[in-house]
Amino acid sequence: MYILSSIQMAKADKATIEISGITSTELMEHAATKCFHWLHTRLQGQKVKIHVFCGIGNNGGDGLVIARHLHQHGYNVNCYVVNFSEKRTEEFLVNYNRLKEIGEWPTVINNENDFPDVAFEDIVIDAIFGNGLTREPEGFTKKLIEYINNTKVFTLAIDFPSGLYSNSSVTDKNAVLKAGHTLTFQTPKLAFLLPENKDFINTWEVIDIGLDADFIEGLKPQNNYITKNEILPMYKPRNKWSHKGTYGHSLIIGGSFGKIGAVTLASKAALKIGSGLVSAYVPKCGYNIIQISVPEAMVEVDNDAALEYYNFKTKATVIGIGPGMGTVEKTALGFELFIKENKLPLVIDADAINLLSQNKLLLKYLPKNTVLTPHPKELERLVGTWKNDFEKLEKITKLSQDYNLIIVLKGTHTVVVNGTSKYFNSTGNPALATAGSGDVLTGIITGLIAQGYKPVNAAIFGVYLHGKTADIAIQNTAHETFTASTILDYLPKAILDLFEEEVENPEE
Ligand SMILES: NC(=O)C1=CN([C@@H]2O[C@H](COP(=O)(O)OP(=O)(O)OC[C@H]3O[C@@H](n4cnc5c(N)ncnc54)[C@H](O)[C@@H]3O)[C@@H](O)[C@H]2O)[C@@H](O)CC1
Ligand SMILES: [K+]
Repeated sequence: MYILSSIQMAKADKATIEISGITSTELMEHAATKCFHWLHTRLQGQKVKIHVFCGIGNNGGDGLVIARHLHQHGYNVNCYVVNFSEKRTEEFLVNYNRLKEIGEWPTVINNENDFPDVAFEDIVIDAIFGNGLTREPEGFTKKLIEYINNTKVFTLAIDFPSGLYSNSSVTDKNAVLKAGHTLTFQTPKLAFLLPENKDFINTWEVIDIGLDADFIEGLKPQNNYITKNEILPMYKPRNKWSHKGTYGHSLIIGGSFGKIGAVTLASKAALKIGSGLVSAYVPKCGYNIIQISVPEAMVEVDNDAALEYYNFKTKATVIGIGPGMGTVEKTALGFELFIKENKLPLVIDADAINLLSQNKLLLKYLPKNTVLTPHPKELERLVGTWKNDFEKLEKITKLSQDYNLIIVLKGTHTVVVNGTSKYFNSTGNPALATAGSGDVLTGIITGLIAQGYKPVNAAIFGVYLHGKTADIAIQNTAHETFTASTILDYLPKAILDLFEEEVENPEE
């Protein structure tokens, strides 16, 4: 699914109106009616007090449509116009009149004295600002946003939590509405996926308003939101005549005294995702551990307690390197020689990323499409600090472009960056915040590349499946009891889920 910016959304709105012949007012009626149905399905006529705060633009227009439908369905609705400007849009005015025609006069809010009483148990619909936000809310509008936030009332934001921009950072955090749930039009918005906006965005969902798909395709959006729809076509079914050689040989390099478990997990993951063969290359102290705990894997050893020589004989298809590796001097020196000589596809994680950060001259030796899987701290060591999440994304893009790398920045909505293209993941939950979770991801991505998945697809697919295991598991287990090994246990279900039909949404 594409992620569109404000400018792209406005273009798509305009193009759809031109191409389909639908009027702007009809498009608004359609979009806002879907929002009404969302609420109506959940409230089923309950007499809870609903406050609809409308701006004077088209986001406000949506609010007026919702208020009209609520009124006509007998809800206890209060509608307000937040009068921050006289420049009402045509669609706003049409719907203002329609609301008046059914005997419902919105209350105009001109200053703080006009703020209505809002109780914790009420519901607020936020239709103050949407896609048209150009500067931070100020004056009584900002005060109103603060006032609503302070009530801690459940707030349903229409399109955007008011005050949030689609593609740039919030400058005044007090001037943004903290939405309980957001119904956003047509596509997810980049701002919803970034950790810096965690206070404003809780849950959200996309309301399909039928904007012209070909036109959107023609915009060539660079940001993508990865759901099952995007993942399924990547899946490579197995051929009847295939054999284990068809599915490649993954070599996992890593481990040090006390950290052999990381390689164990990565090796198990490479096997479990379907790599034909898996070998581990570890310090001698890890030999018995891996042989006993992963009988399917082959093991080669380096020196005693930490890697030093990297002189393995395994003829691998792809190498996953870094889990539990440590950064002691001899490991670092050997790593430098290894990177300078290696020609095989690489997945680089954990301490191997830290070693690259200590010696950035090595970046230019990495084969094209090498996958790096940093968490934010490892990324910071590599690219330095950032002012905000948008700058962070720019820095990752530059790193990816400068060295032809695929960067997997781990976190809520893990993002895979391949040059200017970004793929934000939709699966996963806090159960994955557990030791060894990253080692398993490294093994999964390595094992997918071994099977012939393009590195960028292996990264996107692997991240999706990794997150999906936790989403499935959490239906029957607690976040706390989920461990890295549980990811492996649920991998089969995560793969099978790709082929399960989605249950139809009753509101559609
Ligand atoms: N045909 C369409 O264009 C559709 C638009 N829709 C709605 O229209 C919204 C966009 O509407 P608009 O473009 O009218 O913009 P908004 O309604 O988001 O904003 C209203 C106006 O406020 C002004 N403004 C921006 N920031 C301000 C600030 N900080 N303080 C004071 N004034 C400020 C701007 O001039 C802007 O035009 C979408 O978010 C969506 O809710 C939907 O109804 C779907 C169809
Ligand atoms: K809004």
